[in-house]
Amino acid sequence: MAKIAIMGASGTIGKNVAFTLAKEDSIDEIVLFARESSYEKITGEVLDMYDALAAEDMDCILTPTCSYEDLEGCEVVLISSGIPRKEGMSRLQLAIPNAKIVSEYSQAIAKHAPDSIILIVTNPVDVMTTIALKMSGFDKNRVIGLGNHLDSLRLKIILAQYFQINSGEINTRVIGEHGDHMVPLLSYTTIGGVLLHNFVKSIPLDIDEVVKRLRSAGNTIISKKGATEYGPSYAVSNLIKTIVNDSRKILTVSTYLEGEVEGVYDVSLGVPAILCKNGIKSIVPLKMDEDEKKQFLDAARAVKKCTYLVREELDIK
Ligand SMILES: NC(=O)c1ccc[n+]([C@@H]2O[C@H](COP(=O)([O-])OP(=O)(O)OC[C@H]3O[C@@H](n4cnc5c(N)ncnc54)[C@H](O)[C@@H]3O)[C@@H](O)[C@H]2O)c1
Repeated sequence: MAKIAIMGASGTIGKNVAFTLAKEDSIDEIVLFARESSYEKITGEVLDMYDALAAEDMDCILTPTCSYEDLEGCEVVLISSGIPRKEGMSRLQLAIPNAKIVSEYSQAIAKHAPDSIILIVTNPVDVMTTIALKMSGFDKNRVIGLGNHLDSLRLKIILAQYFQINSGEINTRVIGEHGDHMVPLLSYTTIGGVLLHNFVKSIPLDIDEVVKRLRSAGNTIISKKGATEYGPSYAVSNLIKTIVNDSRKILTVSTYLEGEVEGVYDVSLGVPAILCKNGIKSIVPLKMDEDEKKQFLDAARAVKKCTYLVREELDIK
C-alpha cells in the first residue's frame, strides 16, 4: 500500500489526480498539499471526495495540509502547482515564476521525503524537470516529467477515430518537447501490429493533417473549456499507478538526458522509458529516421536554451 502526495492539490489537475487515485486499491493515503490561501478549498474538496468514496465503499485516507512534514513516507510526490500561461506570455515568462515554485517544492521534498520519486506536471514541463532534478539533488531516475505520454494518448485517439477502430489497436508514441517541438514517432506507430506506413497503403491518411491536429490538441481544448483536465489527470494517474504497482510499462516521460539519445546532453526531454517502483528503470533505445532525429535535435536546442535562461535567472548550477 502506498502513500503519495500532490502539491498543487487545489488546482484542476491536482484534485482530479487525487480523486482518480483515491479509488486505487494500491494507494491508501493521499496527501493534498496546498498553500494556506487554498487550505479551506482543499478541505472542502476532501469532504466532497469522501462522500463519493463512501458510495463505492472505498477507504483511502485523504490528508489536506499546508505542512511539508506530511510529505514524510511518500513514495511519489506530484508537483502540479503553477501559474497558467496567459495570452501573449512567452514560454520564458511562464517558466521563471513556475521554476521558483518547483525549485522551492523540490527542496522541501528532498528534505521531507528523501526516498520519493518526484513527478512534474507544471509547465513548461521539460524545463521544470531539470529544475526539480537540480534542486532536489535526486538521482535522475527519480525525477520524471509528464508531457509526451499525454501527447501520445492524443495521437492514439486521433488515429483511432480516423480509422474508426478501437484505440487499443493503436500503438504510438510522441517524444521530444511537450510543446511546439514535439516529435510524433510515426516510424514506430503500429495499427493492429501493422506499421502505419504499410497500413496507409490500403487506407489513405492525411498525415500532415493528423500531426496538425495533434500539435493543436491542447490549445483546442483550452480555447473551448478554459483548461485541459481529464486527459492530463488520467495520464498522470497512469504514471503514478505504474510506479506504485511496479508495473514496468513503457511510457513516454521527460527525463534528463546525458547522451542516451546520440548528441543530446544536459536537457530533459520526452523519451520512452520503463517505469518501476524506483522510477525510471531504463530508457528504451530509439532508432529514429532522419526527419525524426532532426526534429528531436531541434527540440533539444529549444528546451535547452529556455532551461539555461531559467537556471541563469534563478542562479541554479
Ligand atoms: N504537463 C502536462 O501535460 C500538463 C497538462 C496540463 C496542465 N499542465 C500544467 O500543470 C499546471 C497546473 O495546471 P492546472 O490546470 O491544475 O492549474 P490550476 O490553475 O487549476 O492550479 C494551479 C495550482 O497551483 C497553485 N499555485 C498557483 N500559484 C502558486 C504559487 N505561486 N505557489 C504555489 N502554488 C501556486 C494553485 O493554488 C493551484 O493549486 C500548470 O502549470 C499547467 O500548465 C501540464
